[in-house]
Amino acid sequence: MTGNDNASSRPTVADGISSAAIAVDRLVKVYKQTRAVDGISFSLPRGSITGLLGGNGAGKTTTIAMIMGLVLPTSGRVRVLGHAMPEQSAEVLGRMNFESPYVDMPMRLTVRQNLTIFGKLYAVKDLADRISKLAAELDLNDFIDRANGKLSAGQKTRVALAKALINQPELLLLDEPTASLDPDTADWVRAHLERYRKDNNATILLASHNMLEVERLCDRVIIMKRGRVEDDDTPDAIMARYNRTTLEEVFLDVARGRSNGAKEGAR
Ligand SMILES: Nc1ncnc2c1ncn2[C@@H]1O[C@H](COP(=O)(O)OP(=O)(O)OP(=O)(O)O)[C@@H](O)[C@H]1O
Repeated sequence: MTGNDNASSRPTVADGISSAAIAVDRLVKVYKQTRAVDGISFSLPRGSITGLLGGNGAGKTTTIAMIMGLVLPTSGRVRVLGHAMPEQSAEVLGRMNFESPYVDMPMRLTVRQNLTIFGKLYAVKDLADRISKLAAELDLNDFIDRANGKLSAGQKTRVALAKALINQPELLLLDEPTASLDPDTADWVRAHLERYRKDNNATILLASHNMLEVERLCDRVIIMKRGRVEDDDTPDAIMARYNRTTLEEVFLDVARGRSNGAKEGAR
């Protein structure tokens, strides 16, 4: 083997970025006067589950929209599953999916019709089998032929989750996946997400205001404030750094500008 062969087979930083599920590099989004996202960088390994935290207007939804290729960055780069977004979105959109309880599915269509339409959009093979499997796993059978508009909030969330999993995505982006669910259903949804991640080595990025949810599910937390990354670490390391025992307390410290004092206190 020549020296050149050695050099070319050695992993580089660029390889690490291209093998990440999501790599965001100095990303900026400016809306007229608002710097919604102000130069953030992070890289999420495949199979990880990361919580994106921050107060209202911190830039979480804008970040997720740029990762999905729905919003064009003002500057910076986004790579998803090794492909540049939005330029190469056709290569990856079929391998990812998104769920938010704030995005409604057509209300007059039944659950089965909705799942069939989304399954066809993703060109899912053996779609009827896939829908049956999801209906069993997510307990949809009692209302699968009912119009979506006639479902309770909890039932709608389970249907939204089925829609998000219809193409067995490698990458799942979730915006408040358990908002407006009772504690029992929310817990059940979290357990399902954990199982899905484990069984499929899927990567999950989850924007949430529910700190207990993030503590339970996430192996990493990115805290945003005014469009910037304020902290990025494991939940335990972040709580230790702020000298706190819950992420809720850390969140309040960050929101109320007590981060520096708390960090100094922890040293
Ligand atoms: N289309 C838009 N046009 C103008 N400003 C926008 C637009 N979308 C978002 N913004 C602004 O960008 C900032 C970040 O908003 P974003 O929705 O990303 O925050 P967020 O962290 O998701 O907030 P929340 O927790 O309230 O959902 C806010 O100041 C918001 O008003």
